[in-house]
Amino acid sequence: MSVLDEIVDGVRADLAHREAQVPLADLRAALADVDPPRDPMPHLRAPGSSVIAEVKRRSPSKGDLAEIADPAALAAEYAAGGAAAISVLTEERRFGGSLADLRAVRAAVDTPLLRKDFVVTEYQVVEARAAGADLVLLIAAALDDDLLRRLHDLAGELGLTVLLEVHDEAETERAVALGTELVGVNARNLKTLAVDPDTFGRLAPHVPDDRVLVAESGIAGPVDVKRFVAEGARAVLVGEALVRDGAPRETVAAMTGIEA
Ligand SMILES: O=C(O)c1ccccc1NCC(=O)[C@H](O)[C@H](O)COP(=O)(O)O
Repeated sequence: MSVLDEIVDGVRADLAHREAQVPLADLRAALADVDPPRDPMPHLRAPGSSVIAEVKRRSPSKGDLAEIADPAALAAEYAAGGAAAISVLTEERRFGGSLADLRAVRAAVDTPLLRKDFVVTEYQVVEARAAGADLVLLIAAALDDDLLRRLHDLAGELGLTVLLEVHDEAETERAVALGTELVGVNARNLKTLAVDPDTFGRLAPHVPDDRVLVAESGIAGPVDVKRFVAEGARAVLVGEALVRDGAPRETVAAMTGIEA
């Protein structure tokens, strides 16, 4: 079984508990009390690089990364550094995140928030919106065409922006065919967990210019950002380098506004 399959199995088990506690109809009803979603696209389309800064405690590839006792405080640093969006990992078993983290960050910053998880059901999309997310990650490798379209459409109905993540040519073609505006190229191979920095440059030419490309994983600093901007990225998604960094605000600022 692949790492992705193992993660998704755990996600489904945890989800079953939450669905038993709060049925989908109740979750949908709760959306009436949630502020309208923020649109991240104007910031992501602005000239120069944008940063999607991630709240990430641990990962299958690296183990423990940072304690992050106060995710809201870290998010406030990211926002002060000029992050275009903040990614909050909500997967619990392998990444140490939670929906409580997402809610805490929502209460602390006005920056658009990405629910970063392994979303495989409509319930999780509604849950993202109910917890205050403005964007939701969909991973092409985890979804067949039919489910991907259904989740993509539901996100659109709820006003959520989709970040559709791809890893290879076939997934990129699916993302382009779906018409997704925001496409993330993840350099991390989900089978081996190895990061290949050449992945972005290989896949970017397959994506039309009207889409916004995000380079994801293994980005250590402004030199990497400049490389990906030169290859067509408008934004970078950065986790490890920021949570291990002693100065996340300054590092986000240093990665922002870089031109090709
Ligand atoms: O980070 C992992 O080890 C990982 C393993 C399996 C599936 C997904 C994984 N990471 C999710 C991400 O996409 C990253 O958190 C994100 O791109 C930031 O990466 P990094 O800057 O390298 O922390």
